[in-house]
Amino acid sequence: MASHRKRSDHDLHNDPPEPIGKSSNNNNSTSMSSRGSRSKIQRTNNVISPLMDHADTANVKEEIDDSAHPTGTTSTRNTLMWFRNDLRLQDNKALYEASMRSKVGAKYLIALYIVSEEEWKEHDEAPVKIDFWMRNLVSLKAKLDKIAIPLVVKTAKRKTDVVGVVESVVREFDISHVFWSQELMVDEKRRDKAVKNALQKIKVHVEECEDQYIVNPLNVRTKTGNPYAVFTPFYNTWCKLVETEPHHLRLTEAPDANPHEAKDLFARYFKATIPSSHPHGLDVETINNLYPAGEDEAHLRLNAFLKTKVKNYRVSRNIPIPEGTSVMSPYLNAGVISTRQCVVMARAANKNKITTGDEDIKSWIKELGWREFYRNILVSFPRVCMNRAFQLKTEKLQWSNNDEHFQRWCEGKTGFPIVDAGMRQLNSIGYMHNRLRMVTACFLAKDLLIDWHKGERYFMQRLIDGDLASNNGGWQWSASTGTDAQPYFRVFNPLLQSQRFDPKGDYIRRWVPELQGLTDKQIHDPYHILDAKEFAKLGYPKPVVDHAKARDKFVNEFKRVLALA
Ligand SMILES: Cc1cc2nc3c(=O)[nH]c(=O)nc-3n(C[C@H](O)[C@H](O)[C@H](O)COP(=O)(O)OP(=O)(O)OC[C@H]3O[C@@H](n4cnc5c(N)ncnc54)[C@H](O)[C@@H]3O)c2cc1C
Repeated sequence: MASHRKRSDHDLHNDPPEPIGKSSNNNNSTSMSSRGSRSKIQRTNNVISPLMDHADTANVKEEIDDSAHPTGTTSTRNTLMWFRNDLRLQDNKALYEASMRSKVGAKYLIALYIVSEEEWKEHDEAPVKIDFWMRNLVSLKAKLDKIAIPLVVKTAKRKTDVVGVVESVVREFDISHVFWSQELMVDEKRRDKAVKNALQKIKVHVEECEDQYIVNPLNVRTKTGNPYAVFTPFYNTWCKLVETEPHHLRLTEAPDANPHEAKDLFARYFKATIPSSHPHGLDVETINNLYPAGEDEAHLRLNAFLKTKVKNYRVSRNIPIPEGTSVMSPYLNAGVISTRQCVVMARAANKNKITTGDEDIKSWIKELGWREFYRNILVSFPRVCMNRAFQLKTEKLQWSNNDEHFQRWCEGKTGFPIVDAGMRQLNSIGYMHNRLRMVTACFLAKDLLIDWHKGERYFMQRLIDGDLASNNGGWQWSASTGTDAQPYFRVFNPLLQSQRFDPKGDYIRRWVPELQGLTDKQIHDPYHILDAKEFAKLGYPKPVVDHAKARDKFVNEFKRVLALA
């Protein structure tokens, strides 16, 4: 861990606000009356929360070096880092900035995480994803413990309680500066605004760090200054910026340790057990083995992928079995690793290039580009966060309300083996291969003519890697209502998709045990290949619709809507 680091551009030039409330704070501000004029200041620890276990530490004094502070100002109050979906130490800008702040002008860095079940429920966060967050939180705590940074875990019973919870933590720990990583979704932005307003009223400084993308979408613009709504030109511009402006790929370091006495001062928090799991109804051992928690695990996975699997990525990425992709998405979406770290590592494996060199590595980086693209859409067209179609005219599509069809899709009982295999994979392990996400989503919207919002929600409630930007982008792409969407008349034929991407039927056999005994040929379309008696013995449902007729119905409906515009 580096002990002398430069402060970044994203800096704190303001004096910390004057301490509020407590007389102990006033003592501190008195002790700092000549703060700019000396290189050593005294820290009086009795400003730490009255709720601390160690009241007897009240008069502990320690000298710290203040010479590094560029403005020469100091504060003896504490700094708070509010973790949300950025559960990592490395390359976490907000944490880095908080650490810098803490180093130059504060006493201790304190970490906060808020368990907010009502909010999670409202956002359809999947229980298996919440469980993954909790497991990663435990891993994060272990890392923070090692560097004497206490992790305070609080609960907000209601969504609206979050403001009060942050405020009370700020008061309890005598915080002068709060840092967090800016979120992109409308609801979260509103929440953060409310928290910021409340904190500013009590003169607490808030720093929201941009860290949810590599290049700020507001800087990836067309020549006329508009946001991109099509992937390829977006990606070309994005690549140019990343290649020519090195700061986009600059990684930040993990925070420095708190002074060692923090271990005693905050002993209660180091000893505390925090939620380490969340009920999800799936097989716990399977889930824990498939997605082990922790920043180290994320890096092991990334390194292993870049050493081996990436070599054939352009081909294998479309084949669901054996798994040819990285399965980094759960880690990326929980913020256990950043997209920037993934691009930096992949780029390093490609002689520091992203647009030339190894085709497979380039292709993988391009997928991360899709992640960036959909974040750009969320920021530039926030209506997609609020259930609106990207192409507004498609909101006039008349969807079918066939609940039975929807239920069969959810349960993986449509009678289309490839679709059912995808849905059962999702229902069993909270993850579905990208090819299958496209096939199942297209099937719901175009074969069953069911509103894509219902599928989007179902995915979100089940996916361990659920992410509003990518999920919404993927669904709208599949339903032809979004950006860059596939044309409405392009309707995946499930049989052809099955034969092409699962030629031997291994994926179907893995997830649809009723069909395990069928030959490679029969398995894609048992209803039409087997005779009625043989088919009945399988205990597998008949196809829920006739694909050709369903396709025509969807295309005609789309044409009708286009004619209205
Ligand atoms: C209907 C639908 C819903 C989707 N929902 C989500 C979702 O909720 N969360 C999510 O992260 N991805 C979603 N995707 C995108 C994609 O399916 C997953 O990112 C991918 O399957 C994750 O597996 P991986 O990490 O092995 O991907 P890899 O192939 O190894 O790709 C590396 C990373 O690139 C990004 N990526 C890859 N493909 C896409 C894509 N099409 N769009 C955006 N980012 C991409 C992901 O972050 C992924 O982890 C969805 C796609 C569709 C069609």
